Amino acid sequence: MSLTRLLLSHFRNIDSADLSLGVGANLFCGANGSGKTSLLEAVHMLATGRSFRSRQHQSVIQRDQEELTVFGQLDNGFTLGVERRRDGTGRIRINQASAESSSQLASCLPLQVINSDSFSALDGGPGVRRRLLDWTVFHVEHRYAHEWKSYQTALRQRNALLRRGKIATDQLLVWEQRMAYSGSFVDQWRAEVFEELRSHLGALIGELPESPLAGVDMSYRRGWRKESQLLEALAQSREGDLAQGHTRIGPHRADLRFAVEGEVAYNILSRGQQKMLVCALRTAMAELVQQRREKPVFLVDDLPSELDEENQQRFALWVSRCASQVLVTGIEWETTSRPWLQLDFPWNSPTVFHVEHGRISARQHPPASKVEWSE
Ligand SMILES: Nc1ncnc2c1ncn2[C@@H]1O[C@H](COP(=O)(O)OP(=O)(O)OP(=O)(O)O)[C@@H](O)[C@H]1O
Repeated sequence: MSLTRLLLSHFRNIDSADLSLGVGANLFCGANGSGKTSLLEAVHMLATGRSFRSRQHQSVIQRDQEELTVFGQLDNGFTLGVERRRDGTGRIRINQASAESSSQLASCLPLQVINSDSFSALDGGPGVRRRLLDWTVFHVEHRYAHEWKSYQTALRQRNALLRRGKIATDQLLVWEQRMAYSGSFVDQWRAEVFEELRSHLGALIGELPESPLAGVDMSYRRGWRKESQLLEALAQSREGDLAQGHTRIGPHRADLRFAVEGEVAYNILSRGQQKMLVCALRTAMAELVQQRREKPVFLVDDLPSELDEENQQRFALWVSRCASQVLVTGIEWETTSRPWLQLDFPWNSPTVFHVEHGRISARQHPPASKVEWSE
């Protein structure tokens, strides 16, 4: 899947833009504060209904404007549109028709993001890693979204009862049964996808020459004790849950753990090695989705500030194998383009845009020599 056209209005400092995107690499170069990350953020909103920088739509809408719009056309002819208004309302449209949920957008346009926030996967809370696994399961198992939503609804109801304090076991049992039903599907699909992900990750790490990452092992924690069924575990946990006012076990507490020879990976690996591990994991996720569904699109924000040249080159190669398209930002052309120019066609022939004060203009593919960007 790839984006052929992208239209924005009133998105942060981008007043309006109408861009024809290419297959392979699309490079967006410009000075600090010119609007490069905002452009990636707009694509993220198109594919998920939300920003990757802010939970509040208001901060994304251009100052002094009432609403933002993002519209995209895909290579399969689908059109996606997102509108967000300052009063908190908005609309999602797929092929001109209103869509009920943002997960419908996500299934039209599988998207992987690499930015400085992506690298909190190892040191962040379990939710960050769980969402990585869930992204993959969502795209390869079409029943996942339904069961996960159903589990979360039952969990919210159980937590509401727990917060009330003294309640009859029967009342809790209704929601526990629903949690156990949906939760065991969620866990089963996660466990299956995890095994595949682990094997893809191992193969990618194996491509890195003499890397300490070779010793990395990834494990899946399902969120409750191995030896018990979820329904039984919920019953056993009831008394403590009542005291705490929330459900302490279940698939909503699942996690991915990374270790190097028994030690927590975060304590052993250098910052650069951790970043490369995250890049390998996101590539593994994209490979799985490519195999089972279609090639995702990657958004990559300022790679040279995150990885050294050799690792940038390696990551660009990985992306070119599993993605249909990548939108890359960088300060200047030479360093931003270098990892892509060394790949095969069409990746070595990027579509190039210059970003300046929120204006985005297409450029001729500059020669590898020094390029003057100013108007
Ligand atoms: N709601 C808004 N309305 C107008 N401008 C905004 C809004 N939110 C942010 N900005 C401005 O938009 C500009 C673009 O920011 P963005 O993060 O996209 O830049 P960038 O090109 O990625 O910069 P860098 O290279 O420093 O990461 C910034 O100057 C920022 O202050």
